[in-house]
Amino acid sequence: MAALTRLLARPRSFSLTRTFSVAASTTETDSLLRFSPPSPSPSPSPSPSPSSSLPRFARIDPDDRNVQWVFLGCPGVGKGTYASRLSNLLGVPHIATGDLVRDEMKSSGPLATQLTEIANQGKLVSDEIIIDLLGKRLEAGEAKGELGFILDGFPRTIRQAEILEGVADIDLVINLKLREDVLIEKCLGRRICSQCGGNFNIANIDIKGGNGCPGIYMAPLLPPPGCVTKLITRADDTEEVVKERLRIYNDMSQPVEEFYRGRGKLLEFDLPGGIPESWPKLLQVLNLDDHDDKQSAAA
Ligand SMILES: Nc1ncnc2c1ncn2[C@@H]1O[C@H](COP(=O)(O)OP(=O)(O)O)[C@@H](O)[C@H]1O
Repeated sequence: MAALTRLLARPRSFSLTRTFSVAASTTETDSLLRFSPPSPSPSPSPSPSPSSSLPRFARIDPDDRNVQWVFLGCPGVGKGTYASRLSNLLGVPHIATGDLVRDEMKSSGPLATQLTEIANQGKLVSDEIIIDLLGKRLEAGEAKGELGFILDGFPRTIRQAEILEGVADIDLVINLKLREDVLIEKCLGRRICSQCGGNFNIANIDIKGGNGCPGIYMAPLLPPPGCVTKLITRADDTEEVVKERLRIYNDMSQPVEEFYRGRGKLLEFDLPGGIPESWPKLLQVLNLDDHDDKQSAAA
């Protein structure tokens, strides 16, 4: 477990100050980004003592490392899309606990049936199981020399957040936001290519503004011809299950936003539209540059 420990315990080498000072001086992005200053008296909870089934984490002396970021946001908001783009840009792994759960569901392991039942109802897997899956993934990564991470879908409960806080210096928590009707449409439009694993979305969202509310346009992300006949829908992307996932998010995961807000780590980002509108704005508020993206746009 020392390997996991070392990965989790490295210092905050990424310049959080720079990020936020840029965001604060960028008027154009003010409406998109709301950096939540720490509450006047953050009340750090005592670290919970994880049950014996949880990996034993401990802090060790800091060392150089890459970013340790977390993506929060409701189902369908696009955590996977933006976490994956940032992971390519920053050279750190994108670790989505939903993917870890789905991998386990596909395996013939002892948890497969139980996890399938839980996830297909839109419920959360127990903290013990998810931390065990994440611990194994981080250990495997560290053995390969990974030096940071972008977590997507973790933490989702206060207990998970407290356990993570007890073992890692999370630099930044990006909270992606979208209105609920759009979230539901986006979840229902999600498709995956059963052959290449590519993620697509057939929803064409075009909501006109009015009554003081801005409109929003999100073009569909259509698959290439080779994937069209191989598209599948996630079993938990039905309207009933999506609504249950949103309800659970509001109950269990929204308090996690408050947890990080109180620690001054939360960066609120209201998505202004689809990827072409949102990605450059996100880079701007993070003070990052995507040369490849610029080159392909100019081509
Ligand atoms: N941190 C977590 N804690 C508990 N359950 C999780 C966690 N991450 C993923 N899961 C399980 O995996 C399912 C799929 O996760 P994910 O792909 O992140 O879904 P979503 O699209 O709702 O964000 C969840 O509904 C839940 O059952």
